[in-house]
Amino acid sequence: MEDIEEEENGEEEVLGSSLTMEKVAAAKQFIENHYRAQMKNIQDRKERRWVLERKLASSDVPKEEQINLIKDLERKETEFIRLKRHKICVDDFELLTIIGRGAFGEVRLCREKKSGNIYAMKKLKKSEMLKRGQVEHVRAERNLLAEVASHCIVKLYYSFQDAEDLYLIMEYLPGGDMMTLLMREDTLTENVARFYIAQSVLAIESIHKHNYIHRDIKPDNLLLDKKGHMKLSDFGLCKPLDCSALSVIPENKTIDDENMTEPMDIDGSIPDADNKSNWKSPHEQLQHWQMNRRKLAFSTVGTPDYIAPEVLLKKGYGMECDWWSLGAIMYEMLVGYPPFYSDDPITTCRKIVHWRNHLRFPEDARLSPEAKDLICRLLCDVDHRLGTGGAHQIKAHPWFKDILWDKLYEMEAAFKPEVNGELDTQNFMKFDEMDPPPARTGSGPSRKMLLTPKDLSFVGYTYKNFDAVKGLHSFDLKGSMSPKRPSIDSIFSGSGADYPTKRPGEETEVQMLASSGDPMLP
Ligand SMILES: Nc1ncnc2c1ncn2[C@@H]1O[C@H](COP(=O)(O)OP(=O)(O)OP(=O)(O)O)[C@@H](O)[C@H]1O
Repeated sequence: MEDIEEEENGEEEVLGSSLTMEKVAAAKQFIENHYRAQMKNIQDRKERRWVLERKLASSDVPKEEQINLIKDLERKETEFIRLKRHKICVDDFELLTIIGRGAFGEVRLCREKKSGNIYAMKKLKKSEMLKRGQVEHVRAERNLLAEVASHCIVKLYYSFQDAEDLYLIMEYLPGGDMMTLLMREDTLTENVARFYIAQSVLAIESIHKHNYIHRDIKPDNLLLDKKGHMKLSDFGLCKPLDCSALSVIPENKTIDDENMTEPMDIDGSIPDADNKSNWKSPHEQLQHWQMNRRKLAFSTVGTPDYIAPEVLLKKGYGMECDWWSLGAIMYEMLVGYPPFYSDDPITTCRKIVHWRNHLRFPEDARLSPEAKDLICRLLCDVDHRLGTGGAHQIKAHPWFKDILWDKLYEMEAAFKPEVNGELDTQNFMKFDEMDPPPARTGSGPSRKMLLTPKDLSFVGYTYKNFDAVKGLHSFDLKGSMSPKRPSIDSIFSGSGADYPTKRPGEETEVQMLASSGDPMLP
């Protein structure tokens, strides 16, 4: 009896000490994050001042106006410090229509109560993240969005958490996603496809430049703004299927060697995995794909259709895997369904792994030879894949002959979505309110609730973007100035330049700090 008690006490001690260790580690991270964040704030502030002074120096703004603009910036900085001190929580937003649902949570339109600004709020269940080992992925998403300021990437304004959920407050892109557009249009013309594939090239290039790999690029993650320009979203929450077992099947064997079906016929008809004697025509394939598409998008495993073979095989992979995904999306845009589509995800994985036996173009798809060539040069092994040596290889492909890469985000988009007002959600599917709206708990989570081992996993999630102060206190520069005078906002967001700008040769601390962020502990 005594022995059992002693043993139990021992176990409790071990549990207690591991919890203490966890708390010590979290406290250490908190302190480190705090000081790094302080340093970063000072650096960023200096940088903003430097950018403004540089831009003013090369402009014809009169001296007096220049002084006023610098004062405006300082006032905005003060506002930003105030914003940073404010503990932001879900109660700061009015929750509106649900516009998306994923494996880990939902995305909805929301209005910031103080500023009236409209945003998209992505809410992710912490318990689901922990259960599925997605903590690192969610951190990667938050870090990438906070770090990569580019017009090709959906913009993050805030991130925060409460006891149950993580929140990302992003710009709202009302044009809908590429999946919805493709379902509506069946196929795109080569011109429209070229425009969006070219914008995707720029988006992928911009994340690669920051050493991130997306791994899960698919039409659901390509969002359109109100003008029809495309931005990449959903970073890090990839849901790879474990297909490592498929690697034991030799490459030269076809799916039928595996008692599956015959490989695709040259006319493009495709074997049906469920009914092995049935062959689907490209038209049937398209209908089938469209019927299943949404189901796949909302399922917990997601669709593997765009994932590169090396990712599925867990062989070790690099940035090239994102160019494969682009090839699969381009195929879908021009053919109507993705190249390795099958009724069940495992068969799709098999087809991807054995892509040589399954990549075919239906005759009636009528792609230009250049388009076919580009697809084949993206859907191939890593050593031969275009983009492996850098995005410039893809940009130089003849299919992009007439593309003006530097002007892509300034020119009129190839497709203009219908958007009536900032609250318009017509380009999104309708979702039911399944869960009741989150309980209103006053000014946010309590200290006790946050100090659970669960929450220690998410230390450092909070983020506030300097641009978020734009809407606060409606800092109206334009009204009070001569029409020629530029506003601070226009100076910073001018001609698509990434912000904050790095001084040549100067390594900003952003990369180093990306994994820390602002501390979020009580
Ligand atoms: N900033 C945004 N503006 C408009 N719509 C958005 C935005 N972010 C996401 N959505 C919509 O919500 C959908 C789901 O978003 P997202 O893919 O980021 O969520 P997720 O939970 O990570 O999904 P997944 O299961 O694909 O990982 C998108 O396909 C898109 O339709």
